[in-house]
Amino acid sequence: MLKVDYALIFVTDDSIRDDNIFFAILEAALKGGATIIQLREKSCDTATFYRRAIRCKELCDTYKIPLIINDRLDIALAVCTDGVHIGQTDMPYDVSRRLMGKSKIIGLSVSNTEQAAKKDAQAADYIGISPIFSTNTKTNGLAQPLGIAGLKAIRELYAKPIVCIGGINKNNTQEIIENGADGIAVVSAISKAEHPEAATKELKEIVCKTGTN
Ligand SMILES: Cc1ncc(COP(=O)(O)OP(=O)(O)O)c(N)n1
Ligand SMILES: Cc1ncsc1CCOP(=O)(O)O
Ligand SMILES: [Mg+2]
Repeated sequence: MLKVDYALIFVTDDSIRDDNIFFAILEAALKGGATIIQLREKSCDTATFYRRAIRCKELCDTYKIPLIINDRLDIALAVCTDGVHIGQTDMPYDVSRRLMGKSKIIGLSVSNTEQAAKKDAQAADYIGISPIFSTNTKTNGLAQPLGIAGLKAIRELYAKPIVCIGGINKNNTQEIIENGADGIAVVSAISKAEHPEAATKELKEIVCKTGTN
C-alpha cells in the first residue's frame, strides 16, 4: 500500500453550504499541499453528503491525494474513498474494518490516554487526538482538550501515526509536532483564512520543517 502522509489533513467546513465556495476552498487546500482531505458533514441529508463526496473524490483523485470520509461508512463505501474516520461513538472499529477491508485507512478519535491504549486505537491506522486545544468549530460535544501534556502521554504509549485536531493554527503547530505528533488536522485555519492556499502552504511548511517526515 502507498505510504500515507499524515502531515496536514484538511477537514472540510460543514458550515459552508455554498458548493462554489466549498469546492474553491477544497481546491485551494489541495494546491497548497494538504496531504489528506477529510470530508466532514454533520447536518446535511445523505444525498447532499453523497454528491459532495463524489465531487471531492474527483478533485482528490486529480491531485492524487487520499480522501477520508468522517463518520459515514456507507458514504465511504458508496464512493470508494481511501478511508473513514470514526469517533468513539461512531460505527465500531471492528465493523468498520470488516466493511472497509484491510487496505483502507481507518482513523479513530481518542480523547484520553485510556482510549489510546485500547485495542481499537492500537489496531487503527492512526489516531486523532481530539481535541488538542479548545475550538468553537466542533459544536457536537467537545471533550476536555488534552493539551501538549496529553499529547506527550499518548505518544509514550502509541507507536502508530498521531494527528492532532482542535484549535490548531500557524502559531501552535510547531509545538504540536515537536511533542510527538505526526501531523495536524485543521478546519478553520484553512477554511476561514483570507487566502486558503497560502495558509495551507504555511502550515505544511511548519509541519515539514519541524517533523522528521
Ligand atoms: C483527524 C480527526 N480527529 C478527530 C476527529 C473527531 O471525530 P469525532 O470525535 O467522531 O467527532 P466528529 O468530527 O465526528 O464530530 C476528526 N473528525 N478528525
Ligand atoms: C472535528 C473536530 N474534532 C475535534 S476538534 C474538531 C474541529 C477542529 O476545527 P478547527 O481546526 O477549526 O479548530
Ligand atoms: Mg465522528
